[in-house]
Amino acid sequence: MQAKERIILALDVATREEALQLVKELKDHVGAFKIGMQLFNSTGPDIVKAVNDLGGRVFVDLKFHDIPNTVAEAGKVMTRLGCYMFNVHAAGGREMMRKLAEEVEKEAQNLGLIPPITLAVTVLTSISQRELEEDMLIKGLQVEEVAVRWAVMAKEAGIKGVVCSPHEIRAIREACGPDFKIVTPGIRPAWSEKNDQKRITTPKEALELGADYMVIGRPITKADNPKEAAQKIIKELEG
Ligand SMILES: O=c1ccn([C@@H]2O[C@H](COP(=O)(O)O)[C@@H](O)[C@H]2O)c(=O)[nH]1
Repeated sequence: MQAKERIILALDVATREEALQLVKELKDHVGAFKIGMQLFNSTGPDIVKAVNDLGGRVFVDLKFHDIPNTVAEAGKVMTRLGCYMFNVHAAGGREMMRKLAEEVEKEAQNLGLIPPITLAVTVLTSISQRELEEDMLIKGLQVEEVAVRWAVMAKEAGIKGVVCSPHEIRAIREACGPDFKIVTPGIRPAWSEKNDQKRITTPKEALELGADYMVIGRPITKADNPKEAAQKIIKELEG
């Protein structure tokens, strides 16, 4: 895979115009675009088609977390929308992920579509060990152990990959094997700001740890020259 194809640009902007401007500017410099809660909720689902029409693949990052039937129905909508990937929270449980995986495959088959890559979010990159234990009440387990256990559960349920911090890539790869997709946010080039991310690495480190894809937002979108920032990251990945 070419270095640029590994980059998924987070379109964390408020309007369709800003998003499509970034897509036009960066579609030859990244592999896909991530549409999260802000953009999806402010513009509506049509934004996925608009990005596809400009030649961009879309990762819909809405992190579904609900009862199995509700999440499976949302997964069928994602399949019909034509996204390349979408995600749910692994914390939603085994049955939720199993039903989702099954219904997405069925829906794609019935409609003759390519099924989207289903991903399970493990432990958010903004969560620290202290928050995991004191606020989320997951006591006596390291973040890495929780992420690995949830990744294994997701794989057993038929989910195709995970979203995890770069710090957990190696252990998840070892537990889930080479074909399980690993998508990692929490990517910060040495020259960029950390913002609210806690468990981070540089793009090169994430690649060496075994990431398939890396989600990068502000280091590119908030740069004075986003295209130059993307090119700089590609060079670092190739170097
Ligand atoms: O654990 C997670 C899951 C999702 N994200 C999302 O990735 C991007 C990261 O953007 P940056 O600007 O590069 O920090 C953002 O859209 C998050 O919602 C995450 O960061 N961590």
